[in-house]
Amino acid sequence: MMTDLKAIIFDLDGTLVHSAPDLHAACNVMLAAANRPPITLEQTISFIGNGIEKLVERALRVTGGAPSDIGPHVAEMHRAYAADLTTLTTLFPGVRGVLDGLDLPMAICTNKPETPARDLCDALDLSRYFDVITGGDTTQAKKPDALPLLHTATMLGITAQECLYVGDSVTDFKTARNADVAFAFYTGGYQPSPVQGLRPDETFDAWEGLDLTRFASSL
Ligand SMILES: O=C(O)COP(=O)(O)O
Ligand SMILES: [Mg+2]
Repeated sequence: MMTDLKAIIFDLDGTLVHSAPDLHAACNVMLAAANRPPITLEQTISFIGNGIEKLVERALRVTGGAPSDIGPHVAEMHRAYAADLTTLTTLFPGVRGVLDGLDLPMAICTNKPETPARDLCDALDLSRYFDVITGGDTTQAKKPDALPLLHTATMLGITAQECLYVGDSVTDFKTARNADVAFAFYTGGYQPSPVQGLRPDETFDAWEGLDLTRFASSL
């Protein structure tokens, strides 16, 4: 059965914004405070997508091991990231043109905590496009659980079958599948190489001139 596209929900990091350079800088402030060596931008990119706690845990693991209580390191990461949230962060080329051209309700569903997600969107003049912004701490679960995406759809007043989720990672793909939401895969983000068995409904590698509403046939 074909349903009408009523809204588009986007992932944030690696999909709309190239936020890894600021996450990388904050991560290295956190590591320095823990007397650990810095990690590279590429390592940071490979650690993004499952929330800030996972990023901290993975960074600690590769620099000497993650202690059982990473709470203080997560707190340091939050502090360092909040201090420089958008200094090095940019929109992927063409994103603003696509958002400007869409005449549909839009939302963000990210694993970044809600406060930095909102602050980042404010700082980059993105908030005005989105009716709903949910983060990794908005519901009881993080992506790839279906809950955050379904919650986002509910906040928009639509069903899972009426929206398209746009993301850059396997986590986003699994989230969409778990929530029974059509998925458009942006391959210019943080997923380093094609993943075997990943069959998104739609795939695109550049934002310029993209008409996401043509993906409505996947619904
Ligand atoms: O891992 C994070 O903190 C955020 O990543 P996401 O915006 O791609 O969900
Ligand atoms: Mg992402």
